[in-house]
Amino acid sequence: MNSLLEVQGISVSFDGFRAINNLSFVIGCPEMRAVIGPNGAGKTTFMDIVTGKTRPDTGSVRWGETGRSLLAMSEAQIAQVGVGRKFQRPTVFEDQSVWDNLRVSLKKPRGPIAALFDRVSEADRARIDEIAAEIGLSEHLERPAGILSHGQKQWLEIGMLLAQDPKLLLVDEPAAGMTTEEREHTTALLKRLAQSHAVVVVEHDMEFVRRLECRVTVLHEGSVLAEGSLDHVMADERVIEVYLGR
Ligand SMILES: Nc1ncnc2c1ncn2[C@@H]1O[C@H](COP(=O)(O)OP(=O)(O)OP(=O)(O)O)[C@@H](O)[C@H]1O
Repeated sequence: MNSLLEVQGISVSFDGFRAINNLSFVIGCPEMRAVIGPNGAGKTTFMDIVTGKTRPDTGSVRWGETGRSLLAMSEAQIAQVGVGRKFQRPTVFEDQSVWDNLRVSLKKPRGPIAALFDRVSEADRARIDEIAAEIGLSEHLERPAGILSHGQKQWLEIGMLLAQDPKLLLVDEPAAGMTTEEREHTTALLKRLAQSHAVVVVEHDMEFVRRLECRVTVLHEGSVLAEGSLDHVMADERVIEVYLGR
């Protein structure tokens, strides 16, 4: 397994407050990784740096076999090379059908000329069907996204990410607000995706993290406090202290 993303020694301060402090993180492909840590640990800021929304003061963020620097790229370019992010709150187009939501998300050449000839090819239709089957929404393709359940909207959004053909998926609190059944569906979906992608799941719910059965990175005060299996990190005195000391 080769590393896909290599973050080395990044730090970032906001008004003198060091939100990320000499943080290093490596993920391969395929791989599933859970990132946990108390409120304010730096999880969101870390993802903001990987996606180019926030620029670190120091450190490097390297991508792929050639080790291209993501720091030299715009947010759009970073998305283009294969970094996809799903925020906690679903942001699907509520008035549009599930099918249309997936169609508009398909990775296409951009620009006015391309948009002018933006027809839906057979390959596009097949890809939409494939994604709908993957996320479990094949039966709902004609329905407006607005009437889907909370869980279904989250899966649709994961499908919209998949339509962009990402290599790395950053998924923020996927289990929040879900029923037990929806959680199980989400766990199974993420595990399947992690067979062919790098998947980083930021999650507070330890039971959900346990079910992912993956390596866990614990962040605290902007640094990696511990890394390993969930049982390994949860047995670490420093991790126990951080969680009990909340
Ligand atoms: N733009 C900003 N300006 C000032 N401070 C910021 C900014 N973004 C983040 N911070 C601070 O950096 C620290 C890390 O925040 P971050 O949101 O990354 O933590 P988190 O681990 O995602 O927390 P949570 O689990 O609550 O979402 C916090 O103390 C936060 O207040």
